[in-house]
Amino acid sequence: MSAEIKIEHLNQYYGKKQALKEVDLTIQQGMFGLLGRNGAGKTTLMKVLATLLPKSDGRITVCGIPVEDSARIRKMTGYLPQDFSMYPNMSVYEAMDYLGVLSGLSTAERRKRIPYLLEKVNLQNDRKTKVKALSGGMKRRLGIAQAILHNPRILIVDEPTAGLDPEERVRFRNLLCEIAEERIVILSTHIVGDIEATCEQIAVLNNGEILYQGTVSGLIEMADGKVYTAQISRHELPQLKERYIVTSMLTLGNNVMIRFIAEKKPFASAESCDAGVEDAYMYLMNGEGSEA
Ligand SMILES: Nc1ncnc2c1ncn2[C@@H]1O[C@H](COP(=O)(O)OP(=O)(O)OP(=O)(O)O)[C@@H](O)[C@H]1O
Repeated sequence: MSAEIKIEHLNQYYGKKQALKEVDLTIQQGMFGLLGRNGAGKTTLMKVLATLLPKSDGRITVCGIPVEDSARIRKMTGYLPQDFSMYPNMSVYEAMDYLGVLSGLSTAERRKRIPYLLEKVNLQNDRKTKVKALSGGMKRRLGIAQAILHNPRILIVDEPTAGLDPEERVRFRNLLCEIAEERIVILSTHIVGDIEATCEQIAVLNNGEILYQGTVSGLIEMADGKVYTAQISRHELPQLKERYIVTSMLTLGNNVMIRFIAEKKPFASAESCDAGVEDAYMYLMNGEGSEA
């Protein structure tokens, strides 16, 4: 049976604060991107799925198992939190071995699985390096190795690319894609580019509510025919920014080349262009008529 997570009418509270509102989501095998601003509710949703937060209200099943059965859910779930850190004074191998013991893996299983995983995350030459001496990207890769140590069917990673340099970011995304070939990988991010490059299915969260669920191309379609470019003079820019959502701008001497969103062609010199994920995301986040 292929893996599936089903979330129905999930409401989540911190005291009186409602962090998730009537969330309905179905997540299937492969990479699933959860996109939203800071504070949208991404971490809360991930913690509930990883059974680190008891759900307040609603229904969640993971491969048919209710999320309340935390022992079984944890056996099939790996989690890499946003602020991951572990045993700084141990070597990479020692840290993995120790976690393997805690996960109940036998000596023989650890001897086989740890070198395999270190190779997978490209840390095979750093097995003796102290965890505290690893770069940010290497630490994240070690984080992935520890999260899949017990070979879970589901991997949940919370904002894993924040602070990584572009090369490491690409390497990390590729690693997640590889892992997702045989698992569900849920990736949360506020970086639109991370989603565009890796995820077929996505959900956009805003203020605890799902604004969009579907494919990346479906999201782009929403902004089709609503994206324009124009060259304007610098002094016109403040006025335009007040009226439209400007998604990028490039200064050219006294002029500015802008890319913006408008429901209809706004003025004669504006040229229509193909929408990208970032345009579509801005369009979605700023409501129907995205004229500011
Ligand atoms: N322990 C808590 N107690 C009270 N409110 C909380 C708690 N944790 C989160 N919140 C609130 O719940 C909402 C959702 O937070 P959450 O951390 O899930 O968002 P997020 O999308 O993961 O944001 P970020 O990208 O900044 O981590 C926010 O308004 C946040 O302030």
